[in-house]
Amino acid sequence: MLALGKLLELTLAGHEPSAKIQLTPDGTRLRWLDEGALEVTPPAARDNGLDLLLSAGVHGNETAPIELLDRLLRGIARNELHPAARILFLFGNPEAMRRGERYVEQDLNRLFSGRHEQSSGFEAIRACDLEHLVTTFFGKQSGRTRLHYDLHTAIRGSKIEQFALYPWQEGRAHSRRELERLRAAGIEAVLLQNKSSITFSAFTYAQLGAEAFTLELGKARAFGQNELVSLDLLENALHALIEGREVITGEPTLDGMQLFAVSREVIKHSDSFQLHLPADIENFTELEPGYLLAEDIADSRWVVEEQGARIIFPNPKVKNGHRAAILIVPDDGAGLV
Ligand SMILES: O=C(O)CCC(=O)N[C@@H](CCC(=O)O)C(=O)O
Ligand SMILES: [Zn+2]
Repeated sequence: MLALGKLLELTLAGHEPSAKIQLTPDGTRLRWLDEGALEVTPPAARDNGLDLLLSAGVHGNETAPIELLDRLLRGIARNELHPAARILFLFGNPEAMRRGERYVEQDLNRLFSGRHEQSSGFEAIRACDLEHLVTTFFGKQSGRTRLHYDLHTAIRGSKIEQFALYPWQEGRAHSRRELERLRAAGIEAVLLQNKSSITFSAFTYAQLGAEAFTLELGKARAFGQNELVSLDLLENALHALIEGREVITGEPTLDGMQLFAVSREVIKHSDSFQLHLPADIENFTELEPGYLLAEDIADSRWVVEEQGARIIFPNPKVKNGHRAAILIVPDDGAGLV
């Protein structure tokens, strides 16, 4: 196998490869760009016009998606997978991956769309580098299709194991076709965002015009302990996407996919913040109207008012000013195009 196919090994070891460009026997070019960043270019005759950004390890302890990208890249480097798409593989936070931690100094996934400029330190520099890498990758060419999957696993268990978060931009509708594509890849639910955000997928969606999603693929575990996270459907779908073999037939069907909208984000304002939920509560647990969800400084209270409300990503340990949970409600998909 080509040495550049071992991007994960190189990244975990903190090594820069001596040869930055390598060609597979079928003419696919691998180019190392930076730590944890590798561009794949198919031979011109096979290029189908898709620019596919696959990222994982934005949170360093979310290893199942990192292992998935490693398998895909090795498949290409072994000449077993034959790309028709241009692909940028990114391991988001290499230092956090080496430490097996979510982040080193601050959450990288809260530093995009310029937010890194108001900050400093390790993750702020990396967010700036990642923005440059993906901006260059998508380039200025029109007529190409831009797609970004930012792969994650969640801190806690979930009543819906695999789900997506779909960013938002003023004047832009969410695509039914993209949701159908995700449904075929095993994604069971989608959270349609309704305001701008500072995550990686929100950056590529709103600033670079890509279709972009954060995909949550199960519970975060250490390297080698991901046998309970089944990524088979997603992996097969990515093979087809990479090789340009995706079959599109008939009218899009969401086939039982559950849609949700954000009702409210619970923001932690102070060290007095208290979240009144059991420590082992699962994502998508329903909460009854009237439930006292959280309390914070100056007697502020978060009480559930919404019918059919569910909770995701409850985390009272986030830094002050950050999202400590999201309250979501069912969505009928009327806004999809
Ligand atoms: O499990 C948790 O509490 C957090 C999981 C996680 O890291 N989720 C992403 C979602 C990003 C998005 O909103 O698109 C995050 O919080 O960064
Ligand atoms: Zn994550």
